Amino acid sequence: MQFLRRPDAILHISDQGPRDGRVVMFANSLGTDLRVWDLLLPLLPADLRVIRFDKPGHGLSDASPAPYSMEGLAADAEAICEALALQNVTFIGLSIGGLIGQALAAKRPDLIQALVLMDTAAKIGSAQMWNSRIAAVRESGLEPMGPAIMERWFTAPYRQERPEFALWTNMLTRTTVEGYTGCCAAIAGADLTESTRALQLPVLVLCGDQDGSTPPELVQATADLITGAEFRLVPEAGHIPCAEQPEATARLITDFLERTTR
Ligand SMILES: O=C(O)CC1=CCC(=O)O1
Repeated sequence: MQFLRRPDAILHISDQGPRDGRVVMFANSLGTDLRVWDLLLPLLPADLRVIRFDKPGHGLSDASPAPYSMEGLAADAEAICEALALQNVTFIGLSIGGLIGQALAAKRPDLIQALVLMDTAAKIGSAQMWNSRIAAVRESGLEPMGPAIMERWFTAPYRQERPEFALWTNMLTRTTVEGYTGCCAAIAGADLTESTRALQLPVLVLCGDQDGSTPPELVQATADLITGAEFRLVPEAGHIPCAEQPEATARLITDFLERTTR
């Protein structure tokens, strides 16, 4: 089991695949851990070196005290890249993971060679909305809002027909309050519009066609900021297309990787 030791927390890392493979780093969404990519990874090319990590207070990573900042979360991803001596990284970020990817690509153009932004935006929601969510989670925990969040993460047919759906609720509700609210604060404080507009690298922007958290119009508006960015919808998917439609998501990512990292 691999980790990065920060002064105040130990962060869980996974580093799989050939050492000399094309480097792809994944960043998870709010309330999910690195297992959110489990269904997608076997469908991607076999020559990839795949790096994943758990944000503070998510998965196996320590929960350092909230609030967190987007700069701090991007610095964690940067520190992991440096600890593993990674170069020419393709960064694939889901939701808050996509904000982390935008921040890191702006800070370290020498490190990040391509970006896949999945169900994310340069700015997600308003500070007021995130502050209300922080207050509600601090008051009552994550369980009461689980059903409403799941309606935004997954389409109705998936929620109704797939028995494994319950596991995603478990993943969300087992996230620590400190980690969840810390990340909410980081999203509340992040407006990356100007730095994202200045990005100059290959970018693929994906969105589930039924995403209730970051709807397609919002995600496409971020794609439109970036010169040359490609925008693609994943059919019959909510906010987590890598879990709900892994085959379609893998096809889009593989096609992008073949064109940008060979
Ligand atoms: O869980 C949500 O509300 C959706 C979401 C917004 C940012 C993120 O990472 O997930």
